[in-house]
Amino acid sequence: MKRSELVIRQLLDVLMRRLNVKEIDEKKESLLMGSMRINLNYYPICPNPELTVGVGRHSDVSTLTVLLQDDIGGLYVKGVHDTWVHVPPIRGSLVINIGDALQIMSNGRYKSVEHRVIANGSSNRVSVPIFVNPRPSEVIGPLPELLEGGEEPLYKQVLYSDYVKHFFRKAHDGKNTVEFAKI
Ligand SMILES: O=C(O)CCC(=O)C(=O)O
Ligand SMILES: [Fe+2]
Repeated sequence: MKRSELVIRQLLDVLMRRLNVKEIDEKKESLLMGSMRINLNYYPICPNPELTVGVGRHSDVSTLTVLLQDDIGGLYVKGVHDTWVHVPPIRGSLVINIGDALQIMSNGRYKSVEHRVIANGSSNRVSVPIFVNPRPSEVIGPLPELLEGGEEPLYKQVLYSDYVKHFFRKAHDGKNTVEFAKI
């Protein structure tokens, strides 16, 4: 996880520059990547994949998610016109997903991606996401650099730990979690 920090910081640098944020200082670091978590997901062979949800449709509550997947496949992202697009495993590649926290902080300019995982009838699957999150004690909202330009905020200020609690209080429900922060 430590080794991933360099690439995460470079990604955030590029993403922030488009939002008029010149540098990731200590405060921004805490807001954008103040807590990181790594998960190890194991999806055993499923005897009835057509009757099984896998991982239900959701967006991550993170700023960014960096996902390593094995060569089995099964991750789908919601594309344009509400179609599900398979994210094929490519050896040596990482999948980078935008999460809700970045949608909120960017005032909707970056959109968190809705995704799901389909159960597999013939192979076990492993995936390893790193969730890059705001520090739980941070209050997140549209960044001041955006609002200073006169942009209307679409989201209110919310304590990040409250946002996460809200996510875990319910079943996966697509992108509805983000409504919690809407004005
Ligand atoms: O297993 C995957 O490819 C994605 C898992 C996922 O969406 C999650 O852990 O939030
Ligand atoms: Fe996810």
